[in-house]
Amino acid sequence: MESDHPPLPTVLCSVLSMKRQSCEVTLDPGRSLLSWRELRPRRGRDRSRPGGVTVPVAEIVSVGEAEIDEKYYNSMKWQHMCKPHAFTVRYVQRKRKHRWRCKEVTFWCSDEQLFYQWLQALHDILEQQTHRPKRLLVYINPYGGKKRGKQIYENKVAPLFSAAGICTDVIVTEYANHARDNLYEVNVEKYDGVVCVGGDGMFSEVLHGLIGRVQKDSDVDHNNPNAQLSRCNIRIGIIPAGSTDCVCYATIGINDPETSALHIILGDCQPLDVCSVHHKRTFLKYSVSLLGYGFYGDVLKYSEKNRWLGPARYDVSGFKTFLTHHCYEGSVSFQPAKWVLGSPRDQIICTSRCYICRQSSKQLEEQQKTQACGSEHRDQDDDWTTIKGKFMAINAVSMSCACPRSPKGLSPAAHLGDGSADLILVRKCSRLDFLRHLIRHTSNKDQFDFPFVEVYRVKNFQFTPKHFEDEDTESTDIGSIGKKNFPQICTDHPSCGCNHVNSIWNCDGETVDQTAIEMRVHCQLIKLFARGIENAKLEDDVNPSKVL
Ligand SMILES: CCCCCCCCCCCCC/C=C/[C@@H](O)[C@H](COP(=O)(O)O)NC(=O)CCCCCCCCCCCCCCC
Ligand SMILES: Nc1ncnc2c1ncn2[C@@H]1O[C@H](COP(=O)(O)OP(=O)(O)O)[C@@H](O)[C@H]1O
Ligand SMILES: [Ca+2]
Repeated sequence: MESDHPPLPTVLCSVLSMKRQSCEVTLDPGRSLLSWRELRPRRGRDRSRPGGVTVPVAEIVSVGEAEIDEKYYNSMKWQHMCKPHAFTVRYVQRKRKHRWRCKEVTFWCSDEQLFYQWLQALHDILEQQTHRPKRLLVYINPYGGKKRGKQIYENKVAPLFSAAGICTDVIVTEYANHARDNLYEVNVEKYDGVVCVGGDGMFSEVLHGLIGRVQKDSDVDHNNPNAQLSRCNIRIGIIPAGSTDCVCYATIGINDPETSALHIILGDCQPLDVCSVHHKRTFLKYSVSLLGYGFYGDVLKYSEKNRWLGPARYDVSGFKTFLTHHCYEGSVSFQPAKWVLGSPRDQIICTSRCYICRQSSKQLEEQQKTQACGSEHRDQDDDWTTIKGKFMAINAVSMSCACPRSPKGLSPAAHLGDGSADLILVRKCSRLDFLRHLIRHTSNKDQFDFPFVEVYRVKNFQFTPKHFEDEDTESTDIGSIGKKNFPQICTDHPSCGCNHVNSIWNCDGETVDQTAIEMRVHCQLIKLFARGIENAKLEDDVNPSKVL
């Protein structure tokens, strides 16, 4: 009887030499594994690595003819040979704290035929990794972070891309928004991905360029806050070279350029939620990390004046903002994200191939389908919760916002692709209490466990500062622009020091011009060259473990 399955590819197994030792090297196409072990292990070696080395094909960076350095070549006394029959395999090696390094090993073959057989077999199997990018468009911000973007790309990233056979078009930006504007003009179809070298601000530029371009091409009106945005299928890679690098850190686990380059080369794919921010019916910005009013808005405002300080500007400004201790009055309304599996304080963190993200996005899709069919009434106007008060900070985050300053982030259990954002409200509190709340971002203690902190998992929210509400009810003829910056008097306690102008919104490190805004989450609108936080113990679909 004929089998429906194609014949299993044959296993290639040869004795090759590695560092002058005989090695049994096996390529198993069925299991997609390359492995090798020394045949007569040197003393001491056999005990530490009895099983040899096994590398999944998915983690091979490149395979090529070996470049033999002259000293080694001479020492082998093989000068008479015109060409060494040796090939080099580069592969990913995992280090501590999610850091990856590119390791290489060179195998020598006894004859030319065996050499070509191995090279061909390895090339063939790598060709099957069709999700890997072949052509990338790279934008470098030469002024981000410590101004080392260009150097980082040239020294740490470009050699890896070239070894992996990736073609690149590189643009070093000449002004702010150069990358964003350029993305409206270039033929993006030509590329398998866009890479940005810089911080969250640079990523935000690329994000705006790509999302904007896709909406334009598909005739979606981005000024409509309820528009169903078209997804971007072209992936974005981030080479961290900025001040906070939170998008990179929270999606890869570390802000390390070489690690990011390797994730790009392997063709990783991580879907990511994006929030749109509107004022009435005008589009303002997209956000993927922090949309913050009050404390983080003020930190940004003061830090912009000290850009020359580099990444330290945020600490200086954070200290100053902490000392000024302002609170802002207004009203926050939101709708909960009912489809999500998790909740902000369940301590279940988002990991690679996250179960919560997959299930939640599936449930959201089903909910949207039933609503579109009209079989269920639309929940446009019900289930709104409104909270009025005085706030030290209003933060909306659609991912954890983990970064080197706060390795677990602003909302440790937020999910990258569940279609929701965590809305954190820090009400007026004493300076000491606010400090206690801030310090908890640097340890494993729960930063939400305070009577003045609330957190909700939402699908959208609106914020209206106090003066805007008054304006709406009083309906004066003073234009909103003129009124926007009027000092706001704390109504309950005239002597409490709350009499200052509004804060501003910090949207992924960029300021927003309006204070009255509405935000909505768009589930998995974009994709990154990342895989989320890897942790073997957490990758169990059935029983996602707790880590915090
Ligand atoms: C006492 C120590 C308290 C440490 C609290 C740390 C909380 C850090 C949370 C960071 C969230 C980051 C969210 C990401 C935002 C970025 O998109 C965005 C843009 O990044 P880019 O410049 O790379 O383009 N970055 C930012 O807006 C910067 C936010 C950084 C905030 C730093 C706040 C430091 C606070 C220091 C308070 C010191 C009080 C000392 C009292 C004795
Ligand atoms: N060539 C350039 N000159 C000036 N500003 C630029 C240039 N390229 C990008 N930018 C802007 O620099 C800002 C900060 O960039 P980013 O890479 O995030 O650095 P950082 O993390 O230090 O803030 C972004 O708003 C971006 O639009
Ligand atoms: Ca989310």
